Amino acid sequence: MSALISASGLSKKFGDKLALSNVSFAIDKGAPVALVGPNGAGKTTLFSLMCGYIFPSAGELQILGNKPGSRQLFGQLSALPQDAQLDPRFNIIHQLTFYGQLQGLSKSRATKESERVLELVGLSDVLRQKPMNLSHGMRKRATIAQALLGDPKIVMLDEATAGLDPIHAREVRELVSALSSETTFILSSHDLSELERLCGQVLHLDQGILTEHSAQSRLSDSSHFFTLQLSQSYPGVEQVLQQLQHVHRVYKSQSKEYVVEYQKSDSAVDIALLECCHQQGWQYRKLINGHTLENQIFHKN
Ligand SMILES: Nc1ncnc2c1ncn2[C@@H]1O[C@H](COP(=O)(O)OP(=O)(O)OP(=O)(O)O)[C@@H](O)[C@H]1O
Repeated sequence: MSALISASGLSKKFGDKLALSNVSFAIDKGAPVALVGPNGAGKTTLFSLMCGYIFPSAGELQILGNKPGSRQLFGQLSALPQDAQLDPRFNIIHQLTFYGQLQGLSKSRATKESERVLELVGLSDVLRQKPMNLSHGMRKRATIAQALLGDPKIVMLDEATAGLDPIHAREVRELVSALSSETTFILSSHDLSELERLCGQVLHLDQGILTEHSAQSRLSDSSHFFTLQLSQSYPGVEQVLQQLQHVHRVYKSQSKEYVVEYQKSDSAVDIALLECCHQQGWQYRKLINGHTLENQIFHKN
């Protein structure tokens, strides 16, 4: 099966600024895809290229076998910008129906379609409310419903959970996960920990250069790494852990967090780690089987 999206040698220059440099990747139908990277990494540039808002300076980009922005993609791909806002003057169903009509649906079909997507995001009870009467999380879900109008195959969400409290952010993640059997989501975020739980494929951009990571491969290597989070700072942790049998490398990944790389063996290194914490009088907060996406990306060697 051909990829939903494929990029080959894709570059984008703004004047002298190389915003994307020779980027190649393929996205297939399936689990949500994460697009991560620091400010100015090129995420919005890549989103804009996929939407056909701007054109590449070099390379090839195909969405469902077509050039971005082509007529064949109308209704197949939708994008929700980070700062997407609802109009405060009109109720939710009114607004979505309007957008449905812009997609070419009759008023009655647009209303039905709006009801369908609002039900998908759990907002059937409030469809006649104006945005100001909804919580921040509900408003976000309403904008996601807007992106789902017309049943697109690909939905791109820019910072979908930015500014949401942990409960509403979780609601949005659960929603994306629940809808992922039908729709392929591409999510951009600065928050690696939230995306690694949700996404299979991770595209990491930094200064326009792309590297790919996979949450699945992380699971298969997980037997070689543990991530130990301590509740406070203790002196000499790396040196002590380094002495444990089968451990061949320990590094501090951030304050109070250590990655322990060990050789696979029959003995339980995790038990040895916890016993060591107990003997040393260290309180641990969490022991994670594997290493986090953040550590994969920022500590490659
Ligand atoms: N229209 C433009 N003209 C000139 N430079 C641009 C333009 N758009 C983006 N850039 C530059 O290209 C680089 C990538 O920008 P982009 O907006 O794609 O990054 P980003 O990863 O989306 O950042 P953020 O997380 O801050 O939104 C930046 O250095 C930016 O200044």
